[in-house]
Amino acid sequence: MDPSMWIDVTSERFNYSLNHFVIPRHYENDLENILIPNGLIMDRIEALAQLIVQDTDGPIVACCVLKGGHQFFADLMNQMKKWITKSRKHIPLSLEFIKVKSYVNDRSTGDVQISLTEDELKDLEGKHLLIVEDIIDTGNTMVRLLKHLEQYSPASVRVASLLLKKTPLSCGYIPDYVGFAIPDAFVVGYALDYNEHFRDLDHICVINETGKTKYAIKQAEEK
Ligand SMILES: O=P(O)(O)OC[C@H]1O[C@H](OP(=O)(O)OP(=O)(O)O)[C@H](O)[C@@H]1O
Ligand code: HPA
Repeated sequence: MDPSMWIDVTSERFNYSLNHFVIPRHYENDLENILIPNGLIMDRIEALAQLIVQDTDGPIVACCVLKGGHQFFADLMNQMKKWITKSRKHIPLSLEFIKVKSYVNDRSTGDVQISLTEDELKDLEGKHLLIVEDIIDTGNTMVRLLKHLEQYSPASVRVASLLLKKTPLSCGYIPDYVGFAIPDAFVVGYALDYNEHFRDLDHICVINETGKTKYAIKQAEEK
């Protein structure tokens, strides 16, 4: 996707005060600011769904990348169903779920664990895949996942990611569809987590140092 097509929230003005929106009490002290309020996420997903449907002419297997991608996947599928019906195109959607894990605290361990059975992977042969992911940060997870899926000869693969982080650690991978370009900060909410916390927060927020410390996992070399 061309950068002119996504919303860039890297500038200072995308920094909503926590007082201006509703935040669960249990996270009040753990967040720096709100980067993308839930309403804006939902409006952007509607536009992405319309674009994806415009670019599609037949059946798709939509693959949700768990866990972080589940909320975006659910909301994107709802919007895509709406736009498929409106467009009167023949686009049957089937759903697949892939679990991928590499982060501990705010860092990738570099060890990308992909959980898909051999039978599930064989089923992807000849299909048009839409991979749905919450965030491309370094890009390593997506590059690894795409390489893994390629071996099973899908007819085509497109990737939709809600967020694309602008970070010097990026491997340069750019997905086909992007919701927002975000600054180089660790974000949580809308199913994105920090050690499994904050998935139950509706807005996408920047975690603060208190939050990072409170929910940190001690790693082997730090013990
Ligand atoms: O571009 P990268 O630097 O590789 O990071 C992006 C990946 O990291 C997160 O997954 P995580 O390992 O935290 O698992 P989760 O989805 O279960 O939270 C996120 O959901 C992406 O899959
Ligand atoms: O900024 C992030 N937040 C949550 N999960 C992530 N996985 C990679 N980057 C991030």
